[in-house]
Amino acid sequence: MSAATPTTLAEFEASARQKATAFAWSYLSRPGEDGQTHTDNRRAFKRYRLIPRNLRDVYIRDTSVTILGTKLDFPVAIAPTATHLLFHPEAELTTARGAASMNTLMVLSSWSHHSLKQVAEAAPRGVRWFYMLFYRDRGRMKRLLERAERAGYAAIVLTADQPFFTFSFRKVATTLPLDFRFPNIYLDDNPPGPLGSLELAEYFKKTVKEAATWEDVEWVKKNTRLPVVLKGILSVDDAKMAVRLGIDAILVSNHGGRQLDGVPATIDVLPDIVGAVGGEAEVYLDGGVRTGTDVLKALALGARCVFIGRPALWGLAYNGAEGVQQVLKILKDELSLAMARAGKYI
Ligand SMILES: Cc1cc2nc3c(=O)[nH]c(=O)nc-3n(C[C@H](O)[C@H](O)[C@H](O)COP(=O)(O)O)c2cc1C
Ligand SMILES: CCCCCCC(=O)C(=O)O
Repeated sequence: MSAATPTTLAEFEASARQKATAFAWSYLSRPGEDGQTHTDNRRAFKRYRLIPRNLRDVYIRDTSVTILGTKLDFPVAIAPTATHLLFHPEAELTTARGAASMNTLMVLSSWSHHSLKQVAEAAPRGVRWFYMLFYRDRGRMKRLLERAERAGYAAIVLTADQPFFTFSFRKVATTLPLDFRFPNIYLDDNPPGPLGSLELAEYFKKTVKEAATWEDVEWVKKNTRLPVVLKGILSVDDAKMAVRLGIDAILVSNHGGRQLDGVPATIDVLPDIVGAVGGEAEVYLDGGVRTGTDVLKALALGARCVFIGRPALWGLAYNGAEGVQQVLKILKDELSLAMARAGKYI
């Protein structure tokens, strides 16, 4: 490892900033409104304290975890994030290779430059879930669910906290600086115009269903054989509703502070949600996870696994698949050491 290689996620953030374009960096870093929730996600982790149990035999530690029936080497996975092409020329193919090299999971965003199949073929041994948008046409949703199943995706992720996109469709269609494609949105359609065209903005508006409801979630659950994960839950009542609908897992998330500003830090609401779910669904967390002790705290408070959003993109921007691998490895090694020092959760 060269002296310049970052050794913490904070160093990765600083190094990635040097490499990413100004447009990519501002998109990645953007918090919602004042950034209150974004800041809280990090600060909240630092309010919790770990009480170690010492002099236990912690020489050998097992960081592995099984989520929705799939074993991962450690409980840190990659959350769905849009437009990896902004950060690396091989976009999601590269991220998938990085995740697979660490035997962990990547959630592919619908806003990806590569199709479900291309990403699966790029890292055939990797584990993948698919974050699916809601569409006005249920036939389109059905086709997408079938494609995800056929391409070997192991779960469908639905995002509950984004009734409207922060980017207007017009802005997406007119400001992305590269030759973006969105094959998992276009499906068999020919995009009605190039990026930059108002026709494309209109197409997004007509095709994607904003302001989805529980009824849409229920429809997805009934129309796929895959487990369904509901991402963006912060309230006990919504968690209970998800359980009533038979949702397989809940990802406690505030979208990395990019949606409604002023909502609580995810780690603060996690214990109540774990309590309310009562083992009826798996519970995960994302938002502000940056160190091994953050991971340990989330596990101690009941999360089965955590997800990272921005840090994976820092790795991608800094050094492609190897960068993603390095970011994941830092978290794995820090977690393993924290487990030893805590003498617990092994
Ligand atoms: C650049 C970027 C793009 C994102 N795109 C999506 C997306 O397409 N779908 C989604 O459900 N969440 C999306 N998210 C939210 C992440 O899945 C995740 O909830 C969040 O990044 C976790 O917080 P962290 O960045 O502090 O780790 C995005 C986040 C970022 C930073
Ligand atoms: C280029 C389309 C971006 C869609 C929104 C992705 C997202 O969820 C985000 O937080 O950004």
